Amino acid sequence: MGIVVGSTNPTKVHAVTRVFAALDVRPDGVLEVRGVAVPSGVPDQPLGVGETRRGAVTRARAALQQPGATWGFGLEGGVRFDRGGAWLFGIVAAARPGGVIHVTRTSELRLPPTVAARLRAGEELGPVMDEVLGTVDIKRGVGTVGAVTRGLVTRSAVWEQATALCIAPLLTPELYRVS
Ligand SMILES: O=P(O)(O)OP(=O)(O)OP(=O)(O)OC[C@H]1O[C@@H](n2cnc3c(O)ncnc32)[C@H](O)[C@@H]1O
Repeated sequence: MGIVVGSTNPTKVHAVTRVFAALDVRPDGVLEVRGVAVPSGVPDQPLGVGETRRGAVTRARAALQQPGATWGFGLEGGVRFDRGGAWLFGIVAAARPGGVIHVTRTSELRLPPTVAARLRAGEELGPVMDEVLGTVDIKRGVGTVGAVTRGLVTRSAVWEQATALCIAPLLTPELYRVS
């Protein structure tokens, strides 16, 4: 089974690895999850659900094109503006041979107002958070969610839950089959 994640971000590769390890869906006994940098086709800071979803699906399809891939995953972080604030969320897409694709949205986090204002002005969340927190590449570590929840919820944990939800129809196809 070749599981390819369309990213080298450890929070994403780790999340997909943990889901497959926990589910133990390894008919051949081998679990290999590879992270490969692929284009998302959307701006570095996707805005809104539609743009973020497109990025996730593009990454998933590109991941499935990699040699030996039987699952392609695209995980894309996005920000949306609503109710006067900015909300951080992600989309997980899983692509399988034959064109089947499943998509799930993560839970979301309200960003601090000063950060929201900078995003509205066109800045990208990662560098803004690193500047505010004095961190380096927090998006590849605990993430913004980890920083503001004192580590209770990490970025990888959020990806992990959404990845498990995303592939549920593929794990129990008998329950999802349309008769
Ligand atoms: O290497 P890739 O897969 O591109 O991972 P990424 O974290 O750079 O890219 P995403 O598409 O997941 O997220 C889009 C942008 O949103 C920002 N971002 C998303 N989640 C974040 C987090 O938890 N902390 C800081 N920045 C985050 C960051 O600036 C990203 O460039």
